[in-house]
Amino acid sequence: MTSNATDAPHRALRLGVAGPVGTGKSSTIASLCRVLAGEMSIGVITNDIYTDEDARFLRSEGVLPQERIRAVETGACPHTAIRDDVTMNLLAVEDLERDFSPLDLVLVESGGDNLTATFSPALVDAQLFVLDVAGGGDVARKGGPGIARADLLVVNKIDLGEHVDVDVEQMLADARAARDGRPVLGVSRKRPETVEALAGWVRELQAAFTGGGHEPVDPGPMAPHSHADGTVHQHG
Ligand SMILES: Nc1nc2c(ncn2[C@@H]2O[C@H](COP(=O)(O)OP(=O)(O)OP(=O)(O)O)[C@@H](O)[C@H]2O)c(=O)[nH]1
Repeated sequence: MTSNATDAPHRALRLGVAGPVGTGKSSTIASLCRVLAGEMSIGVITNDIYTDEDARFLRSEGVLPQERIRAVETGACPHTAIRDDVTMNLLAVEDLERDFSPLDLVLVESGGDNLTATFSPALVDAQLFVLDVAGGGDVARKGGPGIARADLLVVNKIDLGEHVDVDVEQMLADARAARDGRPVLGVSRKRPETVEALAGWVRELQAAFTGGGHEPVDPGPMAPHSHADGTVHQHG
């Protein structure tokens, strides 16, 4: 990459992808890689609690050279590694950036298990939060920091609306109402125009970041929550 005299950052845009289990975080990352890998240099970090399952899924999709997809195994609470102590993830991102320099975009997938996950701005420059239609039409109204204040809210699997009795337009309207004007996109990997709209949002964000015109915003801390052992805890 050529150097210049501006204040623009010289590293990749780091974009977090959070959301409850099964809403389509990995699929969203796969779709973005399919559309954008021909025009920008991309790396991916996945977070799973006990396995590298999401990284293996993405490698099997063949959307990027395998070595550009790396897994972080977070142990007990998947949120700690993206919010409180981001060291494991930062090291993984920096390794990727060093090994494939210059990267334009690093996608970081959170381990998902509830509605409250948010990334620390110390780890990512921007974040998108993924809900899905199959989780119920009222989920967007339930709020939380990711739904309300992530840089982008994706309402995924809109192709399933009629099969699960969800009015997709109403769900999108509820999502917009919960976000005070922040962007919302209805997406289905079966509808290429929606995937293109999502990729367009990332393209614009990456251009703004590279030009020094993007300000990271913290959606706020996670709400107290419990895990399988039943203990309730909270993140700073
Ligand atoms: N119909 C439909 N199914 C989808 C879509 N996107 C993802 N899926 C399916 O939803 C399921 C979960 O998708 P994943 O991408 O694994 O979701 P995830 O959020 O990464 O899941 P975890 O990592 O387990 O939290 C898979 O069976 C996908 O094939 C979509 O747009 N439409």
